[in-house]
Amino acid sequence: MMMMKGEQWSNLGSTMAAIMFAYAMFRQYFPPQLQDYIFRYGKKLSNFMYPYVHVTFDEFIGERMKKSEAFSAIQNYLSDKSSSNAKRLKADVVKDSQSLVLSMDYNEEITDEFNGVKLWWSANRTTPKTQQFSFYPGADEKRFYTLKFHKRDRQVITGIYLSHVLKQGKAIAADNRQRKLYSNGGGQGWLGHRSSSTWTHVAFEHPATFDTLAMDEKKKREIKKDLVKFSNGKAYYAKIGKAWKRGYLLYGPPGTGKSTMVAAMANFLNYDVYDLELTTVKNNVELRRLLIETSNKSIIVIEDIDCSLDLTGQREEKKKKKKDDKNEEGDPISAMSKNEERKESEVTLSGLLNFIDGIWSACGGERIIVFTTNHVEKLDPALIRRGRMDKHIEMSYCRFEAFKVLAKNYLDIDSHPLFGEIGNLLEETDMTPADVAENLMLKSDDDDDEEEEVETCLKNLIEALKTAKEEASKKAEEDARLKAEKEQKEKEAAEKEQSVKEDVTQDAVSAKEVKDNGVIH
Ligand SMILES: Nc1ncnc2c1ncn2[C@@H]1O[C@H](COP(=O)(O)OP(=O)(O)OP(=O)(O)O)[C@@H](O)[C@H]1O
Ligand SMILES: [Mg+2]
Repeated sequence: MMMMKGEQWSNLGSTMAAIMFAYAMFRQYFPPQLQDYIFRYGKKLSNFMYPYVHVTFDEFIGERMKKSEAFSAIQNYLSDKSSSNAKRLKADVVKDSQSLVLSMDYNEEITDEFNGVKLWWSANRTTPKTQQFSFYPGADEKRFYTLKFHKRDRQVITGIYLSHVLKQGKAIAADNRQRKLYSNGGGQGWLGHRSSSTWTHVAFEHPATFDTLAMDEKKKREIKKDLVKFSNGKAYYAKIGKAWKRGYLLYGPPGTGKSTMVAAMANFLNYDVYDLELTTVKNNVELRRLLIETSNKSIIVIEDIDCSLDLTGQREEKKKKKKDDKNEEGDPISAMSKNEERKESEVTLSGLLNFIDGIWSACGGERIIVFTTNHVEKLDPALIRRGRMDKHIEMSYCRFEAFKVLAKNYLDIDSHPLFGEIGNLLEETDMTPADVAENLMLKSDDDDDEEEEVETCLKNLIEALKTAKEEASKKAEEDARLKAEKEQKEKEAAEKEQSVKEDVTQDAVSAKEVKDNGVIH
């Protein structure tokens, strides 16, 4: 910095004194009206000379002091910029007290650029001059952001920049938000009663992703593509006049990764998960209420749908009931008791179908419905027809391709001399990814003998596969033997029946001859 000499100091002092003297004269000799007039025009003149526009965004708006969405969006947008731009930052805790977010400190200014236009943001706060007692620290403090830009850029800023900030801010909020896992079984109602008709939630922290999911790569890519298309499909669904939702049916034996797939889907799309326990839902009305309460961007999952409801034989049962009712038309008491029984019957297939494609199911939007089952063949075809369950995904036994994903996840290896043998065995043996994964868990944390441990794991897996193969072939032999035995028994029974029939016919012929001729041969 340049140093001022003694002479310069004395010049500055006399200039200041002259200004102060002129101001005092102005206040003393000019009438107040004239002073006002001069001030007003002075301000206008300075506004004319000052080329910047300032826009303020308050934290709370309206008479009811509602938190401004724009303020929150700007806060998120700037927190991203300020952690790399601003010199003074303040740290806030977000995400359920788990991580820190840095944002610019008060009176700090950061510069942003958009389409070649430069602009400045600052965070500000004002505290009222009169100190009032408040239970909440900072409750009467007013926080706001100020945006400054050149007046020639007004069009760009108000036209596209601000909506860009809001959009970005909301997207950052969605990324930062702690996702939730909701469940309806045995929660607490708001009066403290146990209730299954309300959702309770915990933080959703399942670590599964599509990268850790062991399944055919091609199938995985196809599912991811389908999910992306769905989540970007708002306009498309509106155009074709369909509610913005999609049904997935995941089927396969236990331990093939159906539940893991749901978690991977939720993590991939950044959606909440609603785990709907149908057996605790009293009736269709309650089911409808629960579903209306679900939020957008969510996956509603009903696990083991075949066990949740008697959906399978229901249609036949209904038909049978109708028949019974017809037979009982003349018996009103019996018909009434049948009706009562039906009322008690919990959620029905038609209730569930309404949930999937009833008019009200379109409230909101952007929802994925997932059913999982071990027995797809048991489900009523109406429940899983395309259009309701749009995509049927078979989760199958672990083959080599899926094994490679597990080996990478569990043992951190891409290849190994034992892979060839494992590959062959996996093609011949049905083992679930859950069982394969169990064999790939390292038993110790010791880094020194990790290589040895990896080999032990793989060898154990080979042993397990061989045992499974032997057991499967033994079972197949046993099944074949039982089948042959059954067939033999059936054949013998049929032969016996035939010979009895022949005997009876022969006896009848003989009796007729005796009757006709009175002769005994
Ligand atoms: N495809 C897979 N990829 C990665 N891990 C898997 C896979 N399948 C199963 N696992 C592992 O096995 C465990 C059980 O899997 P999961 O619960 O997803 O099976 P499921 O198909 O839902 O079984 P169930 O029919 O019994 O509900 C998971 O914790 C996971 O670690
Ligand atoms: Mg499961």
